[in-house]
Amino acid sequence: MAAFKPQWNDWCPGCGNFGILNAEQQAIIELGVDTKNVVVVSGIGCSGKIPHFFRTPISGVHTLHGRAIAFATGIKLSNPDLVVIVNGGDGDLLGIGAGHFVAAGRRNIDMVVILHNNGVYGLTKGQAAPTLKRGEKPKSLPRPNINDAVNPVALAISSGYTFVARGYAYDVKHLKELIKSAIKHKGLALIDVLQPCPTYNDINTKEWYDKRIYKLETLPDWDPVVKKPEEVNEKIKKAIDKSLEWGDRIPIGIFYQNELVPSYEERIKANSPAYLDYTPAKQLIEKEGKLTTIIDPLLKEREVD
Ligand SMILES: Cc1ncc(C[n+]2csc(CCOP(=O)(O)OP(=O)(O)O)c2C)c(N)n1
Ligand code: SF4
Ligand SMILES: [Mg+2]
Repeated sequence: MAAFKPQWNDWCPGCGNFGILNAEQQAIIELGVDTKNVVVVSGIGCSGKIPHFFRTPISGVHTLHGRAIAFATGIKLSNPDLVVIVNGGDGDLLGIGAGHFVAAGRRNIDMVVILHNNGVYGLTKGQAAPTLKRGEKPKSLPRPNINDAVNPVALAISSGYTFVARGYAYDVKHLKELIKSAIKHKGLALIDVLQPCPTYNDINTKEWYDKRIYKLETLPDWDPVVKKPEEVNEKIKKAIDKSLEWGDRIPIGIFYQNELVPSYEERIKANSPAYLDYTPAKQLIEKEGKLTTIIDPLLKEREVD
């Protein structure tokens, strides 16, 4: 089992990011995944600092604002054996990185995206993020927000994500189970995590969420898993309909899961069978000063008559 070690951290006291970090670490340890095969990729933001704060010895890549999914895609395709987890803020993934967020869904790459949804740009002092509702005025804004909000769950489902869930940063046990399910899922997973930012967002606070949140799995007839192709449309409609519920009651849990869709790795294998044997990370680059990269089988396969 991987050891925990003390770790420096500069998030504000009470920040929801602590719960996300703890849930992620516990999920990795409980799944028994070899930590040297785990790569946590982040963008820029308070959320983006997460790879530095892990106390388990994972590999971390702190990338550019909005580009974590693009880096993660390259990492996963270079070495499909890795467990790749993207962490990004709502500004990072749904503002500047929205194009990558949508494109990743169309590919269904086998990785996990964890959205730190705090309604604000925490690192840059609380400007309105794409998840902040129109008309809302957290203490960091001089006037109410005039833009409409993006619905991350609905956007992910309509982009092609095949595991879509919502968690709550202060329910670490529940979030940990969602992360474990997302890692085990074949295909691209989104977990939209409601993450209070006590420093800038005085609307969506812990007290506010605690009164409203309920778990989808407590509904007697809730079954988000697609078991046969004919069920896809019905399950998508139900999941999107549920994602619109916001106000007195806010659902968390799994909204949609469909493992019948081929992952990007499976699509590549079907299209270029040699690729997975010669992925970039598995190639020797040089031996005794001589280039040893073997791409001939790949080139042969890509030849057009
Ligand atoms: C290309 C680029 N544009 C703008 C910035 C400035 N910037 C840094 S973090 C950030 C927003 C952070 O908000 P969010 O993604 O929601 O993360 P949080 O801090 O809330 O976790 C911005 C605009 C940047 N670093 N790079
Ligand atoms: S500004 Fe908000 S999101 Fe950033 S560390 Fe502080 S509480 Fe957390
Ligand atoms: Mg944010």
